[in-house]
Amino acid sequence: MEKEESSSSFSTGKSAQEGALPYVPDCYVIPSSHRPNMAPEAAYVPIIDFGRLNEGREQRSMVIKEIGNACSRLGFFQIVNHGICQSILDGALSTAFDFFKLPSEEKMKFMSGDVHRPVRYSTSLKDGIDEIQFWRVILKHYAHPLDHWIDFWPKNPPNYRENMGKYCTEERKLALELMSAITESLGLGPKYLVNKMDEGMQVMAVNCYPPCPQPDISLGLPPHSDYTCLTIVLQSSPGLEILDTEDGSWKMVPKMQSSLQVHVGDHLEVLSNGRYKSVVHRAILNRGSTRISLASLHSLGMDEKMETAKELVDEKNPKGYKESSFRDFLNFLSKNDLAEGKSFIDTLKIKN
Ligand SMILES: O=C(O)CCC(=O)C(=O)O
Ligand SMILES: [Fe+2]
Repeated sequence: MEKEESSSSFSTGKSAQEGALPYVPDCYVIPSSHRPNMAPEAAYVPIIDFGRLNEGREQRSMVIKEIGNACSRLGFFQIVNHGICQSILDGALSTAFDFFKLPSEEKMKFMSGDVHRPVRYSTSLKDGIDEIQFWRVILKHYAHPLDHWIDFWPKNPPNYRENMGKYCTEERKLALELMSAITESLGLGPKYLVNKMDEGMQVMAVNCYPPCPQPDISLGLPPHSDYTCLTIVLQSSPGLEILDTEDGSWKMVPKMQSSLQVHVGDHLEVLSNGRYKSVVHRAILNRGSTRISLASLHSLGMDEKMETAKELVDEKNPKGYKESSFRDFLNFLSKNDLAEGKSFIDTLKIKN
């Protein structure tokens, strides 16, 4: 991508407010101890063949075990044979690229600093009021129930609603199947959360990281865990890093054709009473090309409290977490800056 195109395509709120020439956000310069390694080690990522879930009881129980191991040891894994066809994955990524290439005025229609808005475009985690600008632009929108939200989504590019709608629908089906497998892996049975997940929220975070002139001193997205039950990530190119809790180093998540990355979120940590830990991750940048990631965030309904499963509480494992809802997270986000290391899950932990 040429420089001029990238800067005009990724103009932020500031440029419009100030009437300035095309503007690229300031780098978020991070302390040297947290700067990215430009040649990171690859993370070990378990690959789970999802198709085997429906290939009889024996195969299913093996896959459930693999999922349980990945969740308890690492908090993430990748799935292949997930049933979403390549044209739907490609269609979602390409319409996302096209959205960010639109003229600023078109994107600014969705600009908002209010984290409670169901559709919003922003240039940092809390937007607008932040002093720190991240090297990221984002379009976030609710996606379930689709017919309720789709009319609020961008009309441009013209195929946005169709392509992203198809992708969100498929993602959600997958997320529900995954949650069933996960509750089964916890010994709670496949139906444990089905009704609540049916009524649940799906938020699509469409992240765009333009080429960055100084990727060695910047970050696209600071370290955080997702508030969700689970998150499914599709990336156009590598850039997602996972914190290795064993040695404290950052490891790069490899991008495999057609596979989807699954993250344990904070609410799953709560449900499992800490057996599964939400995974801390971040996004790094590169000089050469724009990177897009689609993070599909799945949780219970807006005001439905996620509680620790009582089946997983006993004398040896006392209840370790307070209950909370998606709205509680949004209220936390509106008052706290994740970039300063504030973490939602820390506010839920009960000191036993
Ligand atoms: O860009 C990525 O790969 C990660 C995105 C992410 O973590 C998020 O949107 O929560
Ligand atoms: Fe995330």
